[in-house]
Amino acid sequence: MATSSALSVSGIHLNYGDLRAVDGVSFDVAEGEFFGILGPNGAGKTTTLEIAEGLREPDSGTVRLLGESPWPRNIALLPRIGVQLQASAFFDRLTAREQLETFGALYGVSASRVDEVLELVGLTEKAATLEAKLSGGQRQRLSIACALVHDPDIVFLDEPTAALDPQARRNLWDVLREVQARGKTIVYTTHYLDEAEVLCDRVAIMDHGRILALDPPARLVRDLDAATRVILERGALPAEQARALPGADQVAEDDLSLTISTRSPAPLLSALAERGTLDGLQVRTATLEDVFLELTGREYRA
Ligand SMILES: Nc1ncnc2c1ncn2[C@@H]1O[C@H](COP(=O)(O)OP(=O)(O)OP(=O)(O)O)[C@@H](O)[C@H]1O
Repeated sequence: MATSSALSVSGIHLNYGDLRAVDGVSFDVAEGEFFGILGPNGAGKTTTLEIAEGLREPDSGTVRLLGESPWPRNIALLPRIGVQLQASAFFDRLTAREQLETFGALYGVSASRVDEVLELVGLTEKAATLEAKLSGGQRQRLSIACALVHDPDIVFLDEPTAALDPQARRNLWDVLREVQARGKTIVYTTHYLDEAEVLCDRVAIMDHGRILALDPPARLVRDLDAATRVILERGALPAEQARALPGADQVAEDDLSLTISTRSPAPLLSALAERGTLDGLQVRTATLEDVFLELTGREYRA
């Protein structure tokens, strides 16, 4: 990853009346980085993104986007940035290819570039299909294609995977990874913790207008220093024997399973292996959900 900064956001605030939608947010995004802003509904993700893109003026704070100020509207930046808003707007009664050609014409994009972008987002087969007849996932891919058609250096995507079924979400992950592989910087918002964990180089966890933590997902989880949970089918082992195992810190039982929390999984797992109780065993390590719980004291509800 290159080290120069594609985006630098410093101390931004924005109030809607009495509501502090963005309350002192700062972060830098490196060139080529996949940067995620993660948080529940109303956390301030969209407002932060809109300020970074230059669509909204902050009450205070500064933004440098590709070395320039995006506000007041900076025409020189437009060919270098791609923006996908939460609600996509398309032209009426055009096919997928025609939508892209129309957006591309604003930037003098060639027909071969339109084909290339259709291919990149996996819509070559649907090029002649009316936008209104695309599935939800295909429409999302088309709106990402519109943000990419002029080959920008940095692309902003606001919840591109919201409201998609699991398969369509995963297909879109592949598209986003491919966009990054082509050297683009991606700044995107999501309320899916699992997704941020697999896609992002770094994530900023936002809540109530503030960034509570910012790091690579794996580091956020590791710094939590949370227990690993080893889950057995109920009846595989009596609870009192489980408590006596090496490394077993806590043991809990419900109707279906027996859960052993441990900070030293290796001796615990070998003791279980010696007893022949590995059938159906599951091991769960901490996730970003646990990080959110630790940071906010409440369960994550997207
Ligand atoms: N134009 C507006 N006028 C007044 N309040 C607003 C406006 N836009 C957003 N808000 C409020 O500001 C807060 C932050 O909103 P924002 O859309 O930035 O959050 P978000 O994290 O993107 O949420 P979501 O995941 O639902 O899109 C919310 O409480 C929202 O209700």
